[in-house]
Amino acid sequence: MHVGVIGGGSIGLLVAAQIGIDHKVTVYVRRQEQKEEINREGLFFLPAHTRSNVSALLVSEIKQEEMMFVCVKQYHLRHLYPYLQEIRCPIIFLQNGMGHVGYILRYQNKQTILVGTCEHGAIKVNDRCVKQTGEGKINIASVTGDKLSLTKVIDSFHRQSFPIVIKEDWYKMLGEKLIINAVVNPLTALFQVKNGEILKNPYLTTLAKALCKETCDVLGLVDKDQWDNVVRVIRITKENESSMKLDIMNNRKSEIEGICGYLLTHTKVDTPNLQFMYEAIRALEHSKGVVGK
Ligand SMILES: NC(=O)C1=CN([C@@H]2O[C@H](COP(=O)(O)OP(=O)(O)OC[C@H]3O[C@@H](n4cnc5c(N)ncnc54)[C@H](OP(=O)(O)O)[C@@H]3O)[C@@H](O)[C@H]2O)C=CC1
Ligand SMILES: CC(C)(CO)C(=O)C(=O)O
Repeated sequence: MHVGVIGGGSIGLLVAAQIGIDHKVTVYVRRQEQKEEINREGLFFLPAHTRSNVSALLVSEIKQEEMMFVCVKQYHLRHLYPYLQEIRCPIIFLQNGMGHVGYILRYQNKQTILVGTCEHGAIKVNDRCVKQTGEGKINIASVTGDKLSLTKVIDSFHRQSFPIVIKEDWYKMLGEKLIINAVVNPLTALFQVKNGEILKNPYLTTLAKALCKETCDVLGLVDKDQWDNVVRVIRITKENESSMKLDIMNNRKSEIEGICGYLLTHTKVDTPNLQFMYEAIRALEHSKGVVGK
């Protein structure tokens, strides 16, 4: 199958390397030098030390594919809408957060849209090399359009070493991941600790429980079930540096807007801990010269 992957960052390169084993993959990037490097050297995948023959094009050169993965951060998406509207194949959006779904439906109302959550950990080593840091799975659910695309995704891409799981309810699927990100990401970024520290330090555990409860209240999900899920994920990823911690550490814009920002604009109940975390991360970004929402 001809598969496109938009975004040559950690997750985009991971997906391209994995799917490139069996399919003809084109990675769509925004920098000429990344395009040239991938086309010249191929894509390296660690820790397996394998090389895939994926090709690269600029996103402005987008062509018709049979399936398109979108692996940019949520705040990158608005720059892509003009290109995405030209795409006729099913599009799979792999972003943390939830705010993007409203925008996608507004702009992509004629296409088959799937959304996914990624439980793998990955770090881009350089423009043509990615390291998988955690093995998980990708969950996918249908938002609009042809539901048969879900079966096509499983039949074409699911492998034991790269599992893909279909979920019935996209809102619940994204909501459950949003709770994990609203609890783990700001706390680890603010206190600059690994994920596991949240369960080791009783004061951080208290804050995490409060954030989990407030997020569940906003999303209408059951706090007890979701806290158990947060604890499960923290245990699995205890050695991880969360993506928000890394963003703050490396003076990059974080996804706080799409995580806590989204929750704060979708609530009528009091959420003082979420509000505090939102302001605290924005303050860190501000002090590092990161501007804009
Ligand atoms: N990394 C991880 O382990 C995990 C990530 N996620 C989620 O996956 C999503 C992607 O994250 P991640 O891969 O880590 O992010 P990265 O920052 O590593 O990658 C984003 C990529 O998007 C590219 N990009 C931005 N704008 C455009 C554009 N207009 N056209 C083409 N490419 C563009 C960037 O290009 P450039 O290099 O030129 O800036 C960059 O390579 C996020 O929502 C994240 O939360 C979820 C679970 C785990
Ligand atoms: C699950 C978690 C918290 C793993 O670190 C993550 O999604 C992230 O870091 O963004």
